[in-house]
Amino acid sequence: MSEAAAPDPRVWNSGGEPAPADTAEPVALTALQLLRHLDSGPRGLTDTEAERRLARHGQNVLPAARPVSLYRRVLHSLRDPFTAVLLCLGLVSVVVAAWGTGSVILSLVAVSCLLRSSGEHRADRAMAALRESVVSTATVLRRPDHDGPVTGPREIPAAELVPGDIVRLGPGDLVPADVRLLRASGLRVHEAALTGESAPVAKYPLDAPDGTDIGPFARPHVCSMGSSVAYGSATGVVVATGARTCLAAAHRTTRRRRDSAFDQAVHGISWTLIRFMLITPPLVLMAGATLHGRGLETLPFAVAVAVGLTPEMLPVVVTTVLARGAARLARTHKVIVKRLPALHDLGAVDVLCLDKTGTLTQDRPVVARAVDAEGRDDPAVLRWAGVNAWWTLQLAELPTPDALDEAILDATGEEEPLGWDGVAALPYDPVRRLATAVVRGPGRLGTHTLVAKGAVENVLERCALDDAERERLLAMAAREADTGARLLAVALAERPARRRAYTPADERGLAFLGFVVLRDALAPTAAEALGSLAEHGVAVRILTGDHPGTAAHTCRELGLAPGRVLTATDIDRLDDDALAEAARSTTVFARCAPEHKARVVGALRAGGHVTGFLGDGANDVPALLAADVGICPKGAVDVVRETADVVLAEKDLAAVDHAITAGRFSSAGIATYLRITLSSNLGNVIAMLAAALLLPFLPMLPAQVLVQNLCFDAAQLAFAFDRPASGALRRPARLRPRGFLRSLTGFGLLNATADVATFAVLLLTTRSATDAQDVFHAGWFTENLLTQALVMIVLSGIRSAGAGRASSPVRCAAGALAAIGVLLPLSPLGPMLAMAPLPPLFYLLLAAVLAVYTVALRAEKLRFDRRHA
Ligand SMILES: Nc1ncnc2c1ncn2[C@@H]1O[C@H](COP(=O)(O)OP(=O)(O)OP(=O)(O)O)[C@@H](O)[C@H]1O
Ligand SMILES: [Mg+2]
Repeated sequence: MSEAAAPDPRVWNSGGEPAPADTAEPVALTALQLLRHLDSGPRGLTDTEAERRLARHGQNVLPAARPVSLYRRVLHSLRDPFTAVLLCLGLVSVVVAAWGTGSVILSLVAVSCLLRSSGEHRADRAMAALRESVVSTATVLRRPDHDGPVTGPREIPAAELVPGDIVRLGPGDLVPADVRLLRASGLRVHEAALTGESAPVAKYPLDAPDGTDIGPFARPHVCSMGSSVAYGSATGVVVATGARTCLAAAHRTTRRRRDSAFDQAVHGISWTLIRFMLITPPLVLMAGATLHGRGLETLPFAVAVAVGLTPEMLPVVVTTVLARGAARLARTHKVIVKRLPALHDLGAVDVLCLDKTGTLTQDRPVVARAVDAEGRDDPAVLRWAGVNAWWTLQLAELPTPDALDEAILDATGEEEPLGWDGVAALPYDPVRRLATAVVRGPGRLGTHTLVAKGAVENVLERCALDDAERERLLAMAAREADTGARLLAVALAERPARRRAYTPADERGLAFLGFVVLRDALAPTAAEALGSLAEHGVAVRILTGDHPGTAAHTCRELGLAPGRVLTATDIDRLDDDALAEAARSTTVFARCAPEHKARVVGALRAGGHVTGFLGDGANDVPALLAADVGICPKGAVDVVRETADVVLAEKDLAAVDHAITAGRFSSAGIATYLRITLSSNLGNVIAMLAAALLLPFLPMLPAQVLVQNLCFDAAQLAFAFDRPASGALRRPARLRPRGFLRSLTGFGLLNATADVATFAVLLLTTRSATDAQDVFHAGWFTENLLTQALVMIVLSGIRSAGAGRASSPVRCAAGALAAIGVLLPLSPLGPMLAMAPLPPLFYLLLAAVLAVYTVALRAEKLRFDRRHA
C-alpha cells in the first residue's frame, strides 16, 4: 500500500492542506473515489500503514492545545481590575513626583503579578496532568496486516487517528476528526461549538455530493471535529486530522465559557472594592483642603490609603487554595476538578440534580418477565424484543449496546434470531424514546415486519388502539412501574416490502404486543450518600427519562420522599417562572428529554440556587452545560467527560458528597482570608480618614502606609496554606458579595474604634515629646500590625461556629507580624521610615486597648457565628 498521496484540494476540503477550509473547493468525489484516494477501504487501514501515516501527519491534536507561557500569563494578570487600579495609582504618584510611593506601589504590583502567574502556571500544569487521565478515545477498524482479517472495532486514543482510518460513531462520542460519512443510521450531531446551533443536526451519507460550497460545517455528509453525536450511529472515513481539520482552520476551540457562581462572586466583591478605592483619594484630598488648608501634597497619602484597601494577594490566595484543594481531592477521593473555580462552586452547591439510572440504581437491568396485553406471561414478547435489540445493534453498528438492550439479549441467549433478516434500523433516541428494527421473515419476501420497543407512552401512542384500551394498558404499566420495575413496550406492524428508506414517520399504526419487565437493583452506597447530602444541606432533585412510577418507587426505597412527580408533559405546560416555582418543591422529574433536564436546571439557577448536575449519558449534556457545576463519572461517554467540570472515578454519590465537602473547605479558606483582610483594611481606611480630619498632621506617611500594607499582604499568604477546620461542612459555602461585604462592617468599625482609642493614648503619652509626629507614626504602626495579628488569630476560627482555632501557618504568620510591629520602630529601619521609639507608658496603655479590643472582637465573632449558624 502506498503512502496517502499528496492532498488534493477536492478531497481535503475539510481544512485541506493547500487551502484553508472556507476557501477550499467543495468535495465532489463519491464515497468510493474518496476511499480510493485516501488509499483506504471499508475494512480500514493496516496497523503498519496507520503507524506510517501517524509519523507523516503527526498526532491528531489541535494546535491550540499548547500551554500558555509564563510570560503571557504575567501580561494577562495585568488585566486584573485590582492590578489595573493599583497601576493607575502608581502612575498618579509618579506624575506628582511622589517617587517613594510610586515605586512601592509598582513593586507591589510586580510581586503580586509574579506570585499569581507562577501559582497559576503550576496549578495549570497539575490540572493538565489530571485532565490527561481522562483522554477521549475513538473506535476504529484496523487490521494487523495487508491480507489479515478484520479484528473488529477497537478503541484507540483519538490523538492516534490518521487520514484514511475508518471510525465508528455512537451516541455521546466526540467526533474525533473530520469524518466523511459512509453509513449512518438516525445520526444527529451537536454542532453548538462550531456553529452556535443548539439543536442537534441530522447528518447522512451522500454518495455523490453535488459539490456546491455551503461552508465547512454545513455539509450533511461530513461530521467535523468539535461536534459530538447526540444520537444515532455512523461509520465514516477520516479525511483530516489535527491542524488540518475545519475546527483548526476556523481557529475555534471546543471550550465553552460560562460565568459560574465563583466568577460572579469574585467579580462582585472586586468591583465594590474598586469603587471604594476610587472615591477614597478625592475624599481625603477634600477633607485635607477644607479642614486644614492642605493642597496636592496630601495626594501620595490619599493614594496610599486607597492602596491600603486592596486585597492585593486575593488572586494568589484564591489560586493556591483552590489548586491545593483540587490536588488533595484527586489524591484522596480520585475526583478530578477540570476547572479550578468549579471547586468553589461545588462547595456552594445547594441543589444537586441526579439522573436515576446508574446513580441511584446499578444500571445493570435484568429481565424479570415478559407479559402480553392481558398481563399473562408471554415468551413471544421477549423474543420480539430480542429481534429488535439484535437488529438495531447490528444495523446501526453501535460501538456499545445500551444496558437495556444488553439485558434483553442476555435473556434471549444473545443469539441471532433464527430466520429473521435485518432490513433497516431506526436506533433509540431520547426524544422519540423508542427503537425500531425492520426485518424480513423466513419465506416472506414481499413483507417487512417493523418491531418497535421503547417507553410505554411512546409506543402506545404509535399503536392502533382505542382510547379506552390505551388507558387500560397505561394503567397496567403504571401498576408495574409503581413496584419499581422498568418497562419496555413492544409492538409490531407488517408492511409491504419496499426499497425506500424507513423513517420515524413509519412508526405508526402498530399492533401492541406486550411489556418486557426489567429490574435494576439499587446502588449500594446511594441511600447513605443521600442521607449525608441532606445532612450537609444539599437538596436532591431526580431528573430521569424513566417512568414516573419507577422513579418514585426508587426514591422511596432509598428513603427520599418523592412527593408529586412532574413529567415532561407537565414541564412543557409551565413557563419559566412557573417552572422555577415548581422546581422549588418538586423532587422527581420523570420522562425528561434532554431539553427538559436542562430547563429544570436552568429554573433552579434562576431561583437563586447554585446547582450541580450529575449525569453520564449523551442526553445529559444540555443539563451539564446549564448547571453551575457539571459532574460525571469517568466511564461516561466522551462528550459528557468533555463537558463536565468534575470527573469522578466511579458513578458514586458518596464521591460527590466528598467533593462538595472539599469545595466547602476551599471556599471557607478563601472567605476567611477575605473577611480578615477586608475587615482590617476597612477599619484602617476609616481610621485614616478620621485621623486626617482630626489631626493637624498626616496620621501616617505614605511610605509607612505602604510598608504596613506590605507586611499585611505577606502575612496573609499564610491563608493559602491554611488547613480547613471542620465546622464549615454543614452548609453550602457561597460567597455572596453583598451580604459578605455587609457582614464586615461590624469588624471594620471595631477595628477603627481600636485605632481611634490608640490615637487618644498616643496624644496622651507623646504630647511632650520633641518628635511627637514620629512617635505618633511609630505608635500607630505598632498598633495596626498588632490588631491585624489579633484579627488573624481570632477570626480564622470563625468558620467553625465558635470553637475553632487558627491553624499553624496562620498562627506563625500572625506571630511574625506582631513581632515586626513591635520591633521595627525600634530597629535601625525605624528612623529611615521616620519613626521614633515609643515611651514605655504607651505599651502599657496599648496593651489595655488591645485587651478590650480582643474581648469585643470575640463578642462580635460570636454574634456573627450565631447569625450565620
Ligand atoms: N435501547 C432502548 N430501546 C428502547 N427504549 C429504550 C432504550 N433505552 C431506553 N429506552 C426507553 O427510554 C426511557 C428513558 O431511558 P433512560 O431511562 O435510559 O433515560 P435517562 O434519561 O438516561 O434516564 P436516567 O436519568 O435514569 O439515566 C426508558 O425508560 C425506556 O423506556
Ligand atoms: Mg441516563
